[in-house]
Amino acid sequence: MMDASENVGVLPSTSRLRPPQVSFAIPRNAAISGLQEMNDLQTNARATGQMGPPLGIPQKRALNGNATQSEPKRKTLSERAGEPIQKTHIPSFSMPPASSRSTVQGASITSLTSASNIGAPRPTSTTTSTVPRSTTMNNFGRSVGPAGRPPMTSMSRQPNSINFSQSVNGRPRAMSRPRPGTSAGNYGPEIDATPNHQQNDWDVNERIQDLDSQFRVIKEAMDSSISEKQAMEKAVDLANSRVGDLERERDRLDSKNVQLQSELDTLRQQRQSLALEMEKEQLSRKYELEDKTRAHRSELDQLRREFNNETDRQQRTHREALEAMERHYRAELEEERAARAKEVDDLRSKLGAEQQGLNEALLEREDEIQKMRSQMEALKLDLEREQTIQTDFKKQMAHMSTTNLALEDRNRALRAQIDFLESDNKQQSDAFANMEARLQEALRIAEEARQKLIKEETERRVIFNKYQELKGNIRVMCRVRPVLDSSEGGEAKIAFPDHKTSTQIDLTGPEEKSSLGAVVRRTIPFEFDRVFSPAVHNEEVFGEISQLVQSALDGYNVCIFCYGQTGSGKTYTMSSADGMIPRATHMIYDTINQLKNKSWTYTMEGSFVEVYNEELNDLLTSGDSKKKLEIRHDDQRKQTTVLNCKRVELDSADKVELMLREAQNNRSVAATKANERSSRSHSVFMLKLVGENSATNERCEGTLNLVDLAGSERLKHSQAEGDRMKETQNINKSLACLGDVIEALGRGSSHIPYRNSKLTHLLQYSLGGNSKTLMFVMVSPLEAHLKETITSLRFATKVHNTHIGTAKSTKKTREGRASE
Ligand SMILES: Nc1ncnc2c1ncn2[C@@H]1O[C@H](COP(=O)(O)OP(=O)(O)OP(=O)(O)O)[C@@H](O)[C@H]1O
Repeated sequence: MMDASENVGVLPSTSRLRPPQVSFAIPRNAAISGLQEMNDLQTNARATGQMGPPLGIPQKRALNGNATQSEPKRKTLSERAGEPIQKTHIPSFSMPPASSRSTVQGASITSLTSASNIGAPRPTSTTTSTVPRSTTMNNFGRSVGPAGRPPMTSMSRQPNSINFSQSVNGRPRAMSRPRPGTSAGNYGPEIDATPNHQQNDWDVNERIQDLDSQFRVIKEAMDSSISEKQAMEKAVDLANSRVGDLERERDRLDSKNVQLQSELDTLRQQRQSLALEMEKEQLSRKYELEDKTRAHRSELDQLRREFNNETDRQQRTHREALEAMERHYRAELEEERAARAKEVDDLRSKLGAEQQGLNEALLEREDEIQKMRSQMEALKLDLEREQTIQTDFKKQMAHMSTTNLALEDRNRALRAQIDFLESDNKQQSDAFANMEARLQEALRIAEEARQKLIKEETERRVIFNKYQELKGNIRVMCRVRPVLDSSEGGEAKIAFPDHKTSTQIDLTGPEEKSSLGAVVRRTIPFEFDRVFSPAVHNEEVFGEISQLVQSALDGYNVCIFCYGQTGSGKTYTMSSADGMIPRATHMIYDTINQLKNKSWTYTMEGSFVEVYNEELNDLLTSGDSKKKLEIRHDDQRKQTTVLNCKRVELDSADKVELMLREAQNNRSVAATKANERSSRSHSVFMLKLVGENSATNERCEGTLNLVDLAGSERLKHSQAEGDRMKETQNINKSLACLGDVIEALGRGSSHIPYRNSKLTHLLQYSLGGNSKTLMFVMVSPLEAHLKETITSLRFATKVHNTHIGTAKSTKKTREGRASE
């Protein structure tokens, strides 16, 4: 099939479709023969290692060429006719096996040709149809005679392979060419020319037999060729119809192609027109944009010019105004300078005088201090002496009560004696008078002892107060809480170097860069009246403040407040179960009971308020029954009252606990509305103590204020908003005001800004003047809180350095005289 297509390739073709098996440009017969020949020729060619000739080359030459190349040259019959006959060498035709016949047809025909080609080789080929039958018959008749054998067909002549091929192929032949003599024709004279007639007859018969057999073979070959031809014709028909189909398909596709081409052209045109339109649009936009840019630029230039003009104008005006002002102020300055110079001179002279006065005052003060020191020493001695007197007195009292008992016994004995003496009147009345006198003496001594005791108590109070004053009316103590849990973070470096007096705390500050660029941590020392390390319990802390509680009982206003950042332990110190509030009240109960012996009776009232957002809230009233609280000051009594605030009479220790619990509950309710209320409000526990002495008619009124301040860190760190912002501002304000008040008190300023915040306004009579103040600065032990701790300690140091004037007791006689 490949060979066929190759052959077809040389033929003109208009279609690009896969060519059919047979080229249709070739006439049908030629195609069949072409296919047949190709098979044969190529089989031969492959056998000899050569390609077959191209289709246009005459078949004969190719076949002859093949024959001459592939087979040894044989002698023709005419050549062999001259040779002596050897029976065994008579060439015999043998049929190729049926299976190979069709494939090696060319070869068999060639061999047939060579076998039957007895006469001289004939130059041309003729078909049986072109050979006149009469000629053939004549030749045969001449050589064999009509009766010797069946009438010969044209095929009885020795056909050569070319003849056969050509007849089968149907290739154009030289039909008009004069037909040369047939081999039979040629053969006849040769037979006739043979001298040995008998032998010739035999040869002829043999040849005839040969020819017959050859004829049969050829016929068979012809038949098979014809049937093959018919099959090929059918194949050709099929191929033709397929070609028709394909051509129709091609036509359809061509027309479709044309249609698509035209559509493509249309689309191309549309695209071109669109591109043109777009270009036009772009150009118009560009022109528009350029116009606008130009307009904008000119507008901008105009504005710039106007602006420059305006700026110049303004500058001129300002310059003029400035110059005028400068002139004016210079004149004023000159005047002011002259006035000030005069003032300075005056002040200098005044200052000289004042300085002299101050120096004198300083000397006086020093003398005073010296005197006070000696007084203190004397007082200390007095106190010790008084204490020994008190002990002696107690001993005396005990002695006297035993004496009293003895006297009562004696009295009873004397009564018995009286009864006895009544019988002996004179003797008896003397003894009675004696006994009466002794009894009166004993009673007098007892009264004297009681009076002395009361006097002793009054003196103790005075001495105690003086002692407190000497210690200072504002005291600052520092307390460091322990680390609660390792999850709290790293511990700051805090040292307590002063083991004897426990008044110093050393803090290792944060990392800093020294002037040389090295990173260092400085140790910052702080000193206070007392420093409590984390190991110290509430009991020991209370030991330090119990004297102040005593002062409250003695009629002084006392204020103890806790200052420090959130979580530093303020609430723990103040209001925990064993904090300062419960301890103070318990101590007060104990003391009141003891004072009963000395004719003192006390009433104790407690109230608990909260300062939140510059508003006072009663922590002992819950829900809707709350009324607006108002602060009232009694300047005479130096006492503060909060109107509409619940006051609880604390006549038993249980009541204090109940009160604290109630306050905590009310604070928690508020905390649900805004978290951690305790950190953002100041709580003030106020305990009013009123004592009366039935023996001396003395009355004292003191207040103990225990204050838990809001977290101090809010002074700085806050990014709060809304309600929180307000809250933060108020905390900041009130803590700053507290600092201002303490500072003003320390300076001895005539105006103390108590009213600047609700907290200082409420504590007016417990800060400065008639008061004793103790500030606890609470410290967190954590490294994370180091900066805040330093800030708190610095604030506390400032307060510690403040000297507040001497406190005064509000003790008065019933008539209202102050007993200063
Ligand atoms: N000395 C201490 N010993 C043991 N635990 C303490 C001590 N001081 C404080 N704490 C604990 O530390 C925690 C924080 O203390 P506290 O609530 O008293 O701080 P605060 O400064 O009062 O806080 P707030 O800002 O809420 O007022 C609490 O759990 C408390 O029990």
